[in-house]
Amino acid sequence: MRYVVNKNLDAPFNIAMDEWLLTHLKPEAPVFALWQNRNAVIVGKHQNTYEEVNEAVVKEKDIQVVRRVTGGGAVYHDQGNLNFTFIIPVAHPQDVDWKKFVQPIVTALHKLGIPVEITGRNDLVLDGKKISGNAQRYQDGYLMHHGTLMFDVDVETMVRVLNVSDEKFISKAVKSVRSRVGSIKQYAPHLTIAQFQQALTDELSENGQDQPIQLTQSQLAEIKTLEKEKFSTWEWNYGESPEFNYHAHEKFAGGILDIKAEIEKGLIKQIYFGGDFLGVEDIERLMPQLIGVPFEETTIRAILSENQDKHYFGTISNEEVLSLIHE
Ligand SMILES: Nc1ncnc2c1ncn2[C@@H]1O[C@H](COP(=O)(O)OC(=O)CCCC[C@@H]2CCSS2)[C@@H](O)[C@H]1O
Repeated sequence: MRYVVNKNLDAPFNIAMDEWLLTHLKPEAPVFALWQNRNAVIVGKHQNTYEEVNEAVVKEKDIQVVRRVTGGGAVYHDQGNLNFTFIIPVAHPQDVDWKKFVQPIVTALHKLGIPVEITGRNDLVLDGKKISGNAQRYQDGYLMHHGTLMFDVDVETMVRVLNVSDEKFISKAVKSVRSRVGSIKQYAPHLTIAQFQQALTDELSENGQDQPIQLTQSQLAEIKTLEKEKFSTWEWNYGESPEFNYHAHEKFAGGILDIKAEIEKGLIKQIYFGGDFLGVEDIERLMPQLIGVPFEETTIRAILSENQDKHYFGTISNEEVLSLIHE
């Protein structure tokens, strides 16, 4: 199989690349790419980003957050994770069985002594633990199938950044299916991830006989444009979240605070503060200022600071209010 070389580590570029390969490459035979992201969470097309991603951990660890064009749940990538993409011409998408498309990966892993198995879901497992999540999209005669391979991922960060209190969100968005995850490196303790990538490339490209496809400067420029105009925008990554309701409740030293909000396109459509606290000015005056504002800590923080002298929340501090909006 021929392959596309992509050494870029930026998630918005790489996710743009997958979309571009699906819509523009139009290969006559299947093609693959192996690529990596630096720390990133990639959410599914129909997910609520706020419901899937812990914003505090995103900030702390400088994690990129990108919505992809395939369905399914949210996954964490770092440089211990390797992604694969197949672009496959398909005449009859209704006959598509994902297992068939993932088979070359499974065979290559088996040859490396890694006994992965295909599950009933879209996962590959090793000793019963998930090491690969997969998703696909069909468009105009081509199928893009992509998946992860957890070679040696920082699982602690993965668990933290994908951990959000579910009970605060009410939406019809697609939820992630949390699993116990494993690591491929256990079975290949002497391999670095670069060697693992090379071994897979050799295997899939018939021992290096199939040559790489070099994208031209103008093709790369098209991908850059897609990155800039879509995959690195707040409007796509957060704003495309299906509408949701948010409820949170907390007892602080200075009183009890309740928040209820309705969010559409990532913007606050309705917000209500209640509870039990002794505000100086009437909270009703603050609420309209938050309508139409992104449901984002930085923007809300700025509005609260501008209103600092009004003491709307009495002795509940702005930081406490914000902690209820984003953990
Ligand atoms: N990197 C990675 N690989 C495999 N599984 C993961 C990973 N990160 C997290 N998880 C686990 O999967 C669930 C979510 O599973 P869920 O089944 O909900 O979602 C997926 O698997 C989607 C896979 C998308 C693959 C694309 C390929 C290139 S860009 S992203 C999460 O809660 C964790 O338990």
